[in-house]
Amino acid sequence: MKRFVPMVAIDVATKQEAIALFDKLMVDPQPIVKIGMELYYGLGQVIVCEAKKRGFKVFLDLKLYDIPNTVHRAMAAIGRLGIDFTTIHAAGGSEMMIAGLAGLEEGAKEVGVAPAKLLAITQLTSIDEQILHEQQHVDLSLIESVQNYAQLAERVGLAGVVCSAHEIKAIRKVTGDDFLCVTPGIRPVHALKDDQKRVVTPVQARIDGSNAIVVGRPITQSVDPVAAYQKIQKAFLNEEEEK
Ligand SMILES: O=c1ccn([C@@H]2O[C@H](COP(=O)(O)O)[C@@H](O)[C@H]2O)c(=O)[nH]1
Repeated sequence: MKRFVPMVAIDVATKQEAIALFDKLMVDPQPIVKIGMELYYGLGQVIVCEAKKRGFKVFLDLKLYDIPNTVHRAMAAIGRLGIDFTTIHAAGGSEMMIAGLAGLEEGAKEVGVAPAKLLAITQLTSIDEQILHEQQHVDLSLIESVQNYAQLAERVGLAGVVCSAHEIKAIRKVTGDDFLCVTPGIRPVHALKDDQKRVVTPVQARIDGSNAIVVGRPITQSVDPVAAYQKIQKAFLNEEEEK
């Protein structure tokens, strides 16, 4: 199965902080950098250019969720950036995902680059069964809901989903072999509790069959982000078990 290098979530507020992390993370193998809402809303395209200039593959995680026409146009703009991965909420439905995928492909074609892999957000890793049932009033179990979104996303031609590694085995039962499971909510063994609810270690994510792990604070807030990244990368890609 295809495994990507870890995706490091560069969730910082300023260009200086982001560039300092990019410069530190120019190691071998170079991680994929994930640019999310905080950085992109604050700085825009310039930060994507800074990452690409340094040779990073870019995961632009903006989690689009709007009416199909708006998503189509926004995804065309994302497609023109020539990035490698991006996201859309499966909860927006198949018509919205189809529009997003078409927009992404059109934008990429306009500038002559390969379209990014489009991943559907299933249930955020900060959601647990209690939130799902008591606040969202969803009757399905969390696993069933994630499975349903994964099937929907595959049916409309998306490359994969974002989910917790806890759900990978259930997703693999209902999707094809090439369908990607990209998994945030990664926490090394001794991590403190935070907003993430469905957490998994890098080793367990590998065992469960994750195609790519997304890791933010355990790397970016570490006193030594490069050492933290390399330890997680080795654990995930099985070069050295996590201690
Ligand atoms: O379900 C999801 C979807 C996206 N994310 C993003 O991943 C990183 C995780 O960062 P940590 O600091 O390791 O918690 C963050 O950018 C989220 O926006 C997610 O966590 N869960």
